[in-house]
Amino acid sequence: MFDEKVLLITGGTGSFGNAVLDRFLQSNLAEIRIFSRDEKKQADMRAALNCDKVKFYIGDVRDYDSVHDALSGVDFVFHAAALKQVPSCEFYPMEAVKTNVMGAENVMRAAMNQGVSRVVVLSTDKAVYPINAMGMSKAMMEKVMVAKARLCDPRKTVLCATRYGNVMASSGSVIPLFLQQLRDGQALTVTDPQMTRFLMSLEESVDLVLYAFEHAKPGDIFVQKSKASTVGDLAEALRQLVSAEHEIKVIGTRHGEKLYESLVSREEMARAEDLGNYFRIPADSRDLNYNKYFVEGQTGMSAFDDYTSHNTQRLSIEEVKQLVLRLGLIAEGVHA
Ligand SMILES: O=c1ccn([C@@H]2O[C@H](COP(=O)(O)OP(=O)(O)O[C@H]3O[C@H](CO)[C@@H](O)[C@H](O)[C@H]3O)[C@@H](O)[C@H]2O)c(=O)[nH]1
Repeated sequence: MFDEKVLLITGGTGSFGNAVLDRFLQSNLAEIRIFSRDEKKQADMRAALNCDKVKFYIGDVRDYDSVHDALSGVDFVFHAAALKQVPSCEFYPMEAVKTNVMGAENVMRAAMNQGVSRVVVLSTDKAVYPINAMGMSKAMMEKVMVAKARLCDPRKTVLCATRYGNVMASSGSVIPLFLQQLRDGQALTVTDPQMTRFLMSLEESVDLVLYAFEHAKPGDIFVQKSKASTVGDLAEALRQLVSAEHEIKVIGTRHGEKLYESLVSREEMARAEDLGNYFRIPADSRDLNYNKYFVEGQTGMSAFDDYTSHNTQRLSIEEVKQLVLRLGLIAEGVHA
């Protein structure tokens, strides 16, 4: 499928872009384009990779022309560029709109105009019943994707999305923070010990995108079933892993945070297809005919429940320890 094709990754210098490169550098892709704003990160990546197959494009998804030009001759796009920190989007919501909504729209529109055959946009569990600006902007990105997918000729361009929960140890997230606190001999700052989050590895997030890429029909959203942990258990697991006795300090919920996340809403569960490890949420294919809309509405909604980090399979402390060990951060980061 990828033979001699050209793949472009927006936000390509981030952890997702790096994980995709790890997977694809040895593949038969003709070219991988990294599209991002930060020339320093691109320079570092270019030096580390030293690979002719990888080409670097400076640009900003907010700027249509820069995306349009970079997409010339591209077959596939993984759209990972985003503002993804909850607190910063909360304080600068219009910045989230510009990057996560309008930027994503630029990517999809340019892809359609340039005849890109498949585009996967990356979303988050925070887009389901969103309460913070980051989640709201990602929910709008999903809506834009579904609406645009209706307009596309699927023989030319297929647009789809993936939605996933917290990627363990991604930059700025809680696991590296707790490890730093352990290294510095500080108390572990737990917001709410009962708060739960889906935990998935970076590898799994790449698998999900590839699965969507291969199987999507226009407008589909793919979700990977994931296990979850409480934040209290996560802190305890890290403490045990380094045999530390640091205090656990409860600091309270931050701006825009939820007690638990939902990966699939009840309304989506009613029409989702269970694929074993994944759910496929098909686009609502009803048309803009409101009479028909009301005659053919969804029935039996009460038989379904949201798929949340509170009702999914709960990881034990032992299981969290095993997952964290697999990340390979403990030996290099923390001295017991
Ligand atoms: O000092 C801290 C910081 C965080 N947490 C908790 O740890 C969990 C995870 O927090 P964090 O790693 O900051 O992730 P989230 O705020 O849940 O958001 C992450 O997960 C999203 C997907 O759901 C991504 O889109 C975001 O980029 C990413 O930061 C949450 O329950 C926090 O309340 C603490 O207990 N103490």
